[in-house]
Amino acid sequence: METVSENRCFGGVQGVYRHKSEATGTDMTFGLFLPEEAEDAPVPVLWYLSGLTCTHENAMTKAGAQAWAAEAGIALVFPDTSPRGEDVADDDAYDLGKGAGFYVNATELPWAPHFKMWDYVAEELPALVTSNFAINEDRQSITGHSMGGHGALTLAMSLQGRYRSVSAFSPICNPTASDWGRKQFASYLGEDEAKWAAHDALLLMAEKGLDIPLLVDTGTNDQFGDLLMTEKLAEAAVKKRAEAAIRLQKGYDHSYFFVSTFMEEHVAFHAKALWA
Ligand SMILES: N[C@@H](CCC(=O)N[C@@H](CSC=O)C(=O)NCC(=O)O)C(=O)O
Repeated sequence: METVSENRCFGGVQGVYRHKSEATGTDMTFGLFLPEEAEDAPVPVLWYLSGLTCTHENAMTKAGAQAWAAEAGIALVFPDTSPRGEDVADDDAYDLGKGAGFYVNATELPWAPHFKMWDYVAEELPALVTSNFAINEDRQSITGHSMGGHGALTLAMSLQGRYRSVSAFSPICNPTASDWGRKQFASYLGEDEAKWAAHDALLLMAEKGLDIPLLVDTGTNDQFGDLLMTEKLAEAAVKKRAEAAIRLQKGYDHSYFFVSTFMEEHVAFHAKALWA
């Protein structure tokens, strides 16, 4: 693993690291914020999965999470959203290919050789960060934005027991019924829609429910609101008696101005579960 950069940040260190990924068969870059407390002992960790068009850098520089994570004494991991490189397949559209891995393992060509983002964020990167940094693997929580909110929700519902809490900013809640989902799942997973269900938060909630606290915020002026289907997730969560706060925030859109506004509350929500 190579250190790309390390900067002092709110008393801790904001690092960027690059490593060879077995999952994707490419070099992968991620951001990791370690609070000051990590100098003495392993600290809890909050995963942040980013949305379409993002690299590891967008949330790291725009979400304003480090100040709150430093206050709470927790680490933050910012993975990339797809494999990168000249030999990695891509598409002209911003919502397929590079920057749009959707946190699934592609089975279809031309995507299958490198687009293994589920394995990367669920297995490979957690193993890498917990073995190389002062991170307590028994205290993990997860959040994300939009496509990354979809990833956070599906990881939390599929890997029950891994995370202590889950939250999302404007998540894609029902991708099998959305233009942010159907095209991508058909491309990455094939036309058999039965194989898509494992990556749909609404369907997972209806089937399995959720045994950890959930917080979702979505803006009422979200320009992509029709693609997100927040209300359907709320209905399913109520039916399953999930411990969920699913909130519509008046006047906010889909941008990082919205994410950064509510970041303090999300970090505090996770810190409560991570330190319990
Ligand atoms: N380029 C597209 C919209 C892209 C966009 O809004 N991306 C969001 C995530 S959307 C869902 O996953 C984002 O986080 N962008 C990066 C940022 O720094 O804001 C278009 O123009 O329609």
